[in-house]
Amino acid sequence: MSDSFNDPLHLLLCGSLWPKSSSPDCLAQFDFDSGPLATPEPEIKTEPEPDFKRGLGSRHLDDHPSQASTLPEPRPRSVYHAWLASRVPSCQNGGYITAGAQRPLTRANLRLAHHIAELCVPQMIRIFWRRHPFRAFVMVAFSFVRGTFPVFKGFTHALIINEVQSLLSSGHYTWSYLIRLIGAELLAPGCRKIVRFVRVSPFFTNNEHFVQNSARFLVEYQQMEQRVRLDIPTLSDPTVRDLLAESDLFVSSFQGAGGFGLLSPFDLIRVFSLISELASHIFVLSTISYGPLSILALFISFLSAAYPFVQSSLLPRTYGFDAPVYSEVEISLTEKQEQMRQLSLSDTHRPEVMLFGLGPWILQTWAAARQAVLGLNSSQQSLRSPSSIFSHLNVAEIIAALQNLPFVLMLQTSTSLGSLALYRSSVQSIVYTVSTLFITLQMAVQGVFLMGAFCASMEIEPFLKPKNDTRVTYKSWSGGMKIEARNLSYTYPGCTEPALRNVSFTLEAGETLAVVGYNGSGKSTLGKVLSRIVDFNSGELLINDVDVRRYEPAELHRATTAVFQNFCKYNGTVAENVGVGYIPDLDRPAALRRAVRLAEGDHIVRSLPHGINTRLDTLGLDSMSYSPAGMGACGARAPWASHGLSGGEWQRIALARAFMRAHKPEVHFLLFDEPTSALDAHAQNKIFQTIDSIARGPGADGEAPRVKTVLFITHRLSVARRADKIAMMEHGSITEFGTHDELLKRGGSYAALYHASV
Ligand SMILES: Nc1ncnc2c1ncn2[C@@H]1O[C@H](COP(=O)(O)OP(=O)(O)OP(=O)(O)O)[C@@H](O)[C@H]1O
Repeated sequence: MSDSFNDPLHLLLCGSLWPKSSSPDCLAQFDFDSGPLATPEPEIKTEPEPDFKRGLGSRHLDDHPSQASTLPEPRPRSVYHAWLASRVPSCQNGGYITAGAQRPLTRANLRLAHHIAELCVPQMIRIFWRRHPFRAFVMVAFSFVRGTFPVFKGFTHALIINEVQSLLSSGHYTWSYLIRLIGAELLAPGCRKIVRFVRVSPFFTNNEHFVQNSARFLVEYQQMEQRVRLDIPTLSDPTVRDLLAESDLFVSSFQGAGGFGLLSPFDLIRVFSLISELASHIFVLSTISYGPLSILALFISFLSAAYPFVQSSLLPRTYGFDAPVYSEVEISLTEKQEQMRQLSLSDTHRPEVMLFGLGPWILQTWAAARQAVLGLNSSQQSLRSPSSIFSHLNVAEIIAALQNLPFVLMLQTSTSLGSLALYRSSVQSIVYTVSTLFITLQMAVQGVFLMGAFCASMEIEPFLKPKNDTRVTYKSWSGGMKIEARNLSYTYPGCTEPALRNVSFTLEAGETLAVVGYNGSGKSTLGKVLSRIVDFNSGELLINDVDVRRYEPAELHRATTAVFQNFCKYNGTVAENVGVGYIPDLDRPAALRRAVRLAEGDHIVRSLPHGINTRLDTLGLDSMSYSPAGMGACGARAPWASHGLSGGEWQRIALARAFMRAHKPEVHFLLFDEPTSALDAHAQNKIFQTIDSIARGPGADGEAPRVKTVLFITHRLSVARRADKIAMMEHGSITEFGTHDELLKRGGSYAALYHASV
């Protein structure tokens, strides 16, 4: 098996969004030691390689990518590579900017943003354009037109002033002057009314909302579609997690809830308005200013109007919400602040937060980290000296005085008063528009990187997905599923000690295997590897004599049912919690009732206020519900209020979920990880009888051959002895394997454990 399977990013960007020529041939280039992206590329020599052996926290300088700014020119191979390079800070201190942090406006970052935009924007536009071409056209065209409105306004003012000027200078009250003046005065508010009407007219606003909502829906749908495809090995890679976090920010920016320093893609439409506004102001200026004196006046006007913007951008930034996070210390502070924030918001942790009185500690730790990140520590606050304030005041006063100079200069020429007013408003508008454009573009650059993350994330292929050329369709065997493990080893990402070491065994179709052993010996990990939830690092796993990596995991999952040790508690009704075990039967009450009955859970359902439609409280704290809306009059429970279950009751719900599909002919493998740990001995026996009868097929008696393979992980050796074979696990290895009697006779660890337990 190729080591390329060890890296979820080996398939990045091999998909369809980009032209194939621009996609790296990830599979061909991949090499485990150096990573999939390690083909010599001058601009990104040592990008952070996803590596299951090292988590985010264990990245060191030696695997830190070289600075993008010091490695110029050749283009990144793909959007993903450009995004990755943008996360490398320009200072050489070994950190990474945290997911979502603002990239500084460096030359290297602009180049990377340009590259990402070049690849992503046409694709994004095509996606949106294809859906509603006419509506999108109207929206963009209106934005252009809207940009010219302020200039029309300026013209009407100039007309009025000119009329007054000529009236005063001529001294003649002629009817034509008067009518033109009144007409101009009426025209100005009329024009403004038309502009306002068009701006708020239902057609344009509805059209804009429609296009925006369609775009929102599309990106959210794509985000969810991709997320449900990704498997656990892929999601456990720190680089993938960062990529997805930035991709999520991009998606949330469509809702206008992106937070500081994040530009919604819809705001980019404003750029069109700003550009057309700028163009029309420049046009107006070009019609009225001529001659060397005018040019000097123009220069001074720009200087004085631009001074406040230049001044604010030159002032040192004391704190920045969107400042890039560079150093290891800052990264750990950011992580700490986020950890504490999550803890304060988490319902799952609420009981212990209350019980151990963690509130003040959470708040204190968060505040310390947050203040440090935001630069609010008193030591970092630098008060500007009075002399520097005075120097600023002086400059500001001089600049303000200079603003009058252009008027004096312009009055020396034969310019009319209206032109002068138009001239002044145009200069100020140009400066204001340019500064808005600059800020918008600055945010847009950050938006481009987030868009890059979104586009790159769309191309992530699930790690467990087989290569196309080796893929085979899962074929069922009539008597169950044959499982053969050969020297399987597995180490969790970020760990150094393997959880599985050279595990080998054969389970024939229709056999039952009990896996027993001490805590932490690797039993659950083996269950996850066999059910293709996680991969393995070395060795071979054959299912029905075929390498498991050649199967599509979804096909294997359709042939499997399971109760995992940490099974899910869904925030929904009993019916939903059971029905998710087999979605086609989710709305079939008979199937739900049958599964609940098999799990011996019918008495639980009967005791619930709304039977199978009772909403379950996933924390089991229903009596502590703090929501007043959950209580009806006199404290009666509202119909939708949730109900808590005991640990054993939840276990029956999880069993019922597995039983929803266990009897289906396409299911050949039943996996139960401590399915009855919270059940009493009597209930436990009944459940194992049920599992045994399901494994023999519908209507078969207790002696019929099994048609499903069963694996259960248990600490109850009285249950384990019923299995055809028993695997004793110690320190990640199977140290003893055989029947109960064989292992007892052997007198090893299993025998010792068994004697200790009975
Ligand atoms: N997600 C994980 N990340 C890192 N290490 C893990 C993870 N899950 C389990 N481990 C480690 O892998 C080893 C095996 O864990 P596993 O859950 O397979 O043990 P087990 O035999 O099922 O234990 P128990 O009997 O307590 O359920 C343990 O050392 C554990 O700490």
